[in-house]
Amino acid sequence: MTTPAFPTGTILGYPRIGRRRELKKAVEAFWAGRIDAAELEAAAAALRTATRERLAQLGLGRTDSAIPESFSFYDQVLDAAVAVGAIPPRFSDLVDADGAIDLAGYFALARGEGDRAPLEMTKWFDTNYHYLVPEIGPETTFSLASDRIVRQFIEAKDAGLITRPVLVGPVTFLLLAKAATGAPAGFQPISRLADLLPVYAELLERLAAAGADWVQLDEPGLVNESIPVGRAAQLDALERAYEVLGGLASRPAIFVAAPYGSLGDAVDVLAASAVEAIGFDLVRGSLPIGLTDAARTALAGKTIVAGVIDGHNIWRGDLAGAFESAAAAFELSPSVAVSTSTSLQHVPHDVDDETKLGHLSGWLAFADQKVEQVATLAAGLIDGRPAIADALDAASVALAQRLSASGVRDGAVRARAAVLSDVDFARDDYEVRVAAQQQALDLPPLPTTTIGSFPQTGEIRRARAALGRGELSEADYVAEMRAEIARVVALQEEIGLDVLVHGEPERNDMVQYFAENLDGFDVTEHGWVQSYGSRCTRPSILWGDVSRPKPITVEWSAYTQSLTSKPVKGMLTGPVTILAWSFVRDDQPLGDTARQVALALRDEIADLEAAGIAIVQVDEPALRELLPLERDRQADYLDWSVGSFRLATAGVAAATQIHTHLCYSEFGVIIDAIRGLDADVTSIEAARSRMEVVVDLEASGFDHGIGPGVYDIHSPRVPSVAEVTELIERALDGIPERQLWINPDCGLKTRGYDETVASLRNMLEATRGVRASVGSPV
Ligand SMILES: Nc1nc2c(c(=O)[nH]1)N[C@@H](CNc1ccc(C(=O)N[C@@H](CCC(=O)N[C@@H](CCC(=O)N[C@@H](CCC(=O)O)C(=O)O)C(=O)O)C(=O)O)cc1)CN2
Ligand code: MET
Ligand SMILES: [Zn+2]
Repeated sequence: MTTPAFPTGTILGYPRIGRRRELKKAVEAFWAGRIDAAELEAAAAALRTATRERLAQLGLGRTDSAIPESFSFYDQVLDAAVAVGAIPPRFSDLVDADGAIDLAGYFALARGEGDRAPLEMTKWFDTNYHYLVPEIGPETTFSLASDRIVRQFIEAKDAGLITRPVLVGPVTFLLLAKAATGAPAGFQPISRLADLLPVYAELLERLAAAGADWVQLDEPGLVNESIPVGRAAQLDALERAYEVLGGLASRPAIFVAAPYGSLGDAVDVLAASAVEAIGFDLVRGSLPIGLTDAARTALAGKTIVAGVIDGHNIWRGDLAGAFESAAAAFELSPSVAVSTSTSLQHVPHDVDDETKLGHLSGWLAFADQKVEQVATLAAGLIDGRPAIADALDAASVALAQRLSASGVRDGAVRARAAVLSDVDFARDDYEVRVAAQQQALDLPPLPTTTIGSFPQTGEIRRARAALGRGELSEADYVAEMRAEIARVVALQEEIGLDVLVHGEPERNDMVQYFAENLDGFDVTEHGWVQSYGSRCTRPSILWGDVSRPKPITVEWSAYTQSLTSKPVKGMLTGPVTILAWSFVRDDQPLGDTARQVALALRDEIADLEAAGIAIVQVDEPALRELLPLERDRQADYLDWSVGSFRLATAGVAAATQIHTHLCYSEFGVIIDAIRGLDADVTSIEAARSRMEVVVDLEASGFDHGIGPGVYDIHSPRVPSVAEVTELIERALDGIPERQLWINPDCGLKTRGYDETVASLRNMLEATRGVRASVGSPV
């Protein structure tokens, strides 16, 4: 087989949600029954067509496989599961005679249906994207159940474009899967590789028959040291997988991409395989070092795809440096291409859609600008550096301007951060705090609370949109939000919760809201990025030193407390999460930036305390997400991340109770961090894994307050009293009663009111039952 040339410039993937969230709107309309499957398919096809045309126009070639075919209705891992027929048995009635599943069935896997729980959802590497976890057992049968990707390739071809289909690779698919319920202890999905490969083989053959020159198989699983499969087994799987796929008589040329880190010793395995191109993440990772002679020789016969344009961040950046990095790959092979470090699915579409960023615009590159950067660097690889010198110089000038712009360095902020000492990070001893808080709060055993947000209704969002358009006055907006808060307080009192919240109606997002109220940030109008499924966020841009011009949440919380005699929790987002879910300056260590945010929050907490708020929750759901994948970088991370939380919270009196909340965390991985936070009460996600965390908790000897979630808020299902009771009892098996709090898994903002009220009522009824049975006052 003669290998078709790899495009000199490409991207690993492109946002799928649409410039104006067209896909989100169509998918949600389908869920609501406002459009049917054919209409949804048509909307998706229109979006794909527009995307391909846009990418061609921005400089990717029309017929050289440079345009990736990376669309998904919900998630690329779910797509892979559905393509290979890995449908968990509880959904088997949704599968037709050919093993295929329709769109409604596809979404049922993602969102659950009736009593059937959805696939678990978890974080995708070190990003704020979430994927669905395939369930693989000894009995899973694999077959080519969906040829969607082939049809999409043909759809493009019919429009005159030869695109490059993108699939989650077979090794990563299995490494990211979990053992199906009922699988024997110790079963590892990767043990099913030999049965899975024929399906990938069939898919590759189908793509070749349809005319695909190249296929991209994403294997980021190989860069992740925290995957619970031994490295030798990972490498063995990699070798076998590409032996089989590489050896196919009829297939497209194979491009294996390894975003989110370094391939490490997997390079040798891929070098020895028949794959034609290997993609390196040269932003988070590096080119291979210490190669054997054999690997060096083998690599010289492949295309090295240099991922030099950052797929995580939105800075225009150092384009000249990126060009140097790409050119350095010529040391490995005469065939070098430039690409993005990861898919561009983590960045918004287009800076040119923004009208309010002022001088910031010139410092930024969203997906479309990154595609242009790739095209520029590719031209440089072909025609030589002088041909692109102007573009490289322009980027360098913009970068220099950014680093020296006013607001980037604020003397007062820096002076304050420079004089911190140990006392600023330490609270009173825990025992002293427990006594003072008991006296101040007088809570019952197994206190009940929620995580903060109540449903964000259409009315709330519409009011905020009207405020933004100037159709609603600030005063009317505040009055509407206060009315909502009063409703939420009355509801919680009626249900019987012990610690109340205001419900966060005034927040568009738990990070963006703070970014809008802090100096050093800017926010976008259209900079939407998919977080999971149809849910999106507009990550803020943290470009300068951070400070708090005035109190942010104090009036809202004080108003809420004025409505009730029960304690109201103040509600803040912690420094690590504010950083993790924003686009953050890259000109200083993250820890320095976190400290600035922490100091702003510290002032906010002091103001809340002075306003009579006795409990303050500081959410850190992203604590786990920023944890570096490489073990040797973890200690330093934990040091600054935990330190920033303590700096934010340690200023309060012993009687003020500090809560924190984490979700999407494998608890075992970050128990030391949680201990380090020294929060009086920590709520964590636990219901979806049916209180598995209790084992880790018990083993760890954790002795502060802890609220493992007793019901899953990610699905509209209402848990029964019996189910909640069982989870509370399970929690009590490992956690002493005096430590245990009762709360849902996470905030309620994505839920509707009906299911929320029913679920909370059941949570309270279950709690009362357990209190009675353990002999506590009801
Ligand atoms: N940043 C962030 N990351 C996170 C989370 C989080 O809460 N925030 N939670 C975890 C799970 N991820 C999530 C991400 C997004 C959402 C979410 O609910 N997103 C909303 C948008 C939230 C928002 O920004 N809302 C704005 C804008 C809402 C909007 O779409 N307005 C309409 C107009 C109003 C209408 O007609 O409905 C419009 O602009 O067109 C507001 O309320 O002001 C959505 O996709 O629908 C939930 C969870 C992990 N990562
Ligand atoms: C993703 S964690 C969410 C925490 C926030 N306080 C809420 O309840 O929505
Ligand atoms: Zn949460």
